[in-house]
Amino acid sequence: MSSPVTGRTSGHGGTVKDQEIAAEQRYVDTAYERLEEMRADAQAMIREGYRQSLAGTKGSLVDRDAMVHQAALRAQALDVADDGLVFGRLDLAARDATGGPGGPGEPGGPGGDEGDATGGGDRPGRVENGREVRYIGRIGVRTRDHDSLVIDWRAPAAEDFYRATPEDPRGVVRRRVLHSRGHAVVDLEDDLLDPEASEGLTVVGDGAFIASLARAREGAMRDIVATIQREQDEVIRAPADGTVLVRGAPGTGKTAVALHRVAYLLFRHRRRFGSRGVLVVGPNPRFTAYIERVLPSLGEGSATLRSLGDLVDGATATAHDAPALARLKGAEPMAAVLRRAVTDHAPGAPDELRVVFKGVVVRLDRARLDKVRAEAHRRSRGSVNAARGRAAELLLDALWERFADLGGPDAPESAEAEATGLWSAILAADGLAAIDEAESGTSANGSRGGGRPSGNGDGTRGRFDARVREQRAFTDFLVAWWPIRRPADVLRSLGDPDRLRRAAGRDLDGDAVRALAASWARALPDEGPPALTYQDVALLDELDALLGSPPRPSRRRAPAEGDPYVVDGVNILTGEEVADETWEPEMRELTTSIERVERSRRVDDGVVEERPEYAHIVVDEAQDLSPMQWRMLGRRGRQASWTVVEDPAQSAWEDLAAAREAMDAALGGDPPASRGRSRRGRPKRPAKAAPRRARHEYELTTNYRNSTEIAAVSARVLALALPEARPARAVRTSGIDPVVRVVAENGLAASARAAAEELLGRVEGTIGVIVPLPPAEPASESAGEADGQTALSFDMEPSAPSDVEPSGPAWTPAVRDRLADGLPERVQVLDVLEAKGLEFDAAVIVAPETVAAQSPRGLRVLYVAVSRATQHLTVLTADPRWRTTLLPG
Ligand SMILES: Nc1ncnc2c1ncn2[C@@H]1O[C@H](COP(=O)(O)OP(=O)(O)OP(=O)(O)O)[C@@H](O)[C@H]1O
Repeated sequence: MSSPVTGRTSGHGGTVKDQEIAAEQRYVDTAYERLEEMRADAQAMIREGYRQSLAGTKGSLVDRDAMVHQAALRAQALDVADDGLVFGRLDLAARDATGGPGGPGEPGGPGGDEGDATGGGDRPGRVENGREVRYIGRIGVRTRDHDSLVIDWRAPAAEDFYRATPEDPRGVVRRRVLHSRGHAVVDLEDDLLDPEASEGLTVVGDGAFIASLARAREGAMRDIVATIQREQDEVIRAPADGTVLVRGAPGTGKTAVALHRVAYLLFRHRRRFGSRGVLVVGPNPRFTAYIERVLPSLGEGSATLRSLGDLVDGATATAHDAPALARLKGAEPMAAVLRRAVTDHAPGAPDELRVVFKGVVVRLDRARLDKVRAEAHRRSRGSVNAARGRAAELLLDALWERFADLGGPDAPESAEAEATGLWSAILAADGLAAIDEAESGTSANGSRGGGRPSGNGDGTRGRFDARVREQRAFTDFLVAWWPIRRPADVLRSLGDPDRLRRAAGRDLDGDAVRALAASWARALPDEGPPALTYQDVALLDELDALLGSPPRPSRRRAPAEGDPYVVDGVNILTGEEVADETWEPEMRELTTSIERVERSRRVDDGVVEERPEYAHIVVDEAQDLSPMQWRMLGRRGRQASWTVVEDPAQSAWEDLAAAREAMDAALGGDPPASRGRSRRGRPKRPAKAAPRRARHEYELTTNYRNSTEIAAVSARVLALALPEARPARAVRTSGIDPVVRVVAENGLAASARAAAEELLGRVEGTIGVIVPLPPAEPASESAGEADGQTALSFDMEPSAPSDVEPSGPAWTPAVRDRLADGLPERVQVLDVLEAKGLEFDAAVIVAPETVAAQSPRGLRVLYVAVSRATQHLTVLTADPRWRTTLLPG
């Protein structure tokens, strides 16, 4: 922004600026008075809605609900606008002052597919000294006569406020930013964009924008609606379809811009995005807590904010995997491993099926059962849990085949009676209660569903099927052999190395199998709460997609008469509860324990939850997503448009190319749980994949967070981590030099504590103490080494002190807790991955040597850490070479 005239005495008391502030205050007061009236109108509408309900008709209740809902939304938006309602003013060149349609940025309500009275009016701004003047604010405000008092920042008429530059003034002569506290205007800052046309205009200001960047951070991100910059505005108002991909270095406003874009999309396309929902995904809960106030402060409370660790209902990540293990869990081949896992023999499933027909005992052994299971999976197009019915049919086919092999069809009809006795004996031997003979005899409806031919046509096959399906040994077997499984059950079962080895095929080597199995055995103990990692959550989601829910009943309906698969009012094939008139409480006695477990599971079963899909998904810190995490997101946005923000230079993920491929599939709408793989092992692109969606790419280039002094340090780390990358341009100089202190290895924690205490006296706002990751679990380290990647060494530029061993204490959560103990809340102690996306007034970076050496991407992780602070940066190291690495001279 330009450097305008400031602070001259006017001669009428106060400075020119004071007079300008007073004039603006009068206008702002008028806008607030009108806001108050609008509030009263909204409240009156709510009361009217309730009054209508007293009329008591059904129609009036519906009207009331709609009216009350609308009025409540409006009242909420008006409340949000109360703080800093008006923040901008544009004075347009005289030629636009006629106010006729067609002038640049003609004011209007929200465009797109939705009208909304808060758009700011369909009349132009008012005329002052022959120029059109537009006031820009958080929401649109009109007079009772529908003249525009304030234009909503998202309306087309507000665009010039953000886009006009001296090179391209777009008809704007002067742009004014009003800084307010509550209802009071406290400061102004002007930009003169077209000096030629500025006659009679006062220009004041003193760099308040830059000064505002240095304000103390309160621990929560704030909206930037008054100071959005042109390149940022282009992203915010980018097309609503396809994908908007935003790149930029730390502090360039990627997160802020993505959130303002959500507010913009919800305003301009409320019907489309409001009803089907917007999902904002961040790296961890600390981050979502940090940004959660921004959208409500813009009047948008409807977006769903989730971290990658809590996207799956019923599962919450509490830790990060060590890098080597994260790489294994996050890689695309894991999809094939999980697919094999869900098609494997379920844990505890019986190895043999025995039924009796016409006195002949028919058996299927493990080998035959495995064949049937493989066939059932091959033929089922839906999810595994839904395929129990098909499995039952294939079992009957296999049994019939065996029966035929045994010469069964030639056995005399009279043998059937003998069978009953034999059958009872078998049941007793298995410890199962006998079936109710009377019930079993009634249902000889041998024809199977789906229009399949019934056996050999003479009816014997039909009777065979009917009799077998009635047998408890068959139904009990089915329930145990093809259980309804939950994602966590399957992942827990992979804690068994033998089972995981079977599922691994050629996708994992022996060390990887051992490391992964150990990790899941730890994470999902048989007893006690799970301790899932971020990557585990994506795997649970993959499993959920594979297992799916059993077919859900749309309504309770009466069972088909004598349906043998209905046991105690529950269809055991589908899990469907059916109203069975003949059901007697005593029948409970016949329920086997397997069924009881089955049923109790069904009640709290995670798999029956619907996975929501969204109309728009925002992915922040996208550079860190693994392929498996992209698949998880892709399932939530098959029809969505996307905003993806990232900085590849900050990526902790090693195989960016594979992650890119997975991202493309997710954004392109490819069904991520695509069945099968091509011979080369890459996932098959389904024949009818959705067309590639339009992609709009943007780059943000100005660093609004770091002082130039801190930016210089982070640029040095960037040069080591990624020599070809360009740092962003920092715009604010603080005069505060970063500090690098060399301390004894065993004194790192104590020095960190002392540094935090010292900084408490220097900054008003937040302090982040950023420490290395906790040590890797032993099994995961061995996995890394097995892949030719030692967890503790990597390639580094010669100028970086690369040959040191990581130093200091093991940075466990307990060590961190001790470090934070007794310090005020504005001090946060967190590890380098938790610090992603956050910012602090002051940051203490502990043991850069350890951070850099902890993973193959360690230098990039360090780059993230050193770019968190706005004012003070203190680095504590046990290796003196880091001083010269980080500081010039
Ligand atoms: N136009 C602006 N006006 C005022 N403040 C801004 C502006 N743009 C960004 N900021 C501020 O700069 C800081 C950094 O923004 P943000 O966190 O969005 O950056 P980022 O690019 O997402 O960073 P990182 O990559 O480190 O996560 C925030 O405090 C934000 O409010």
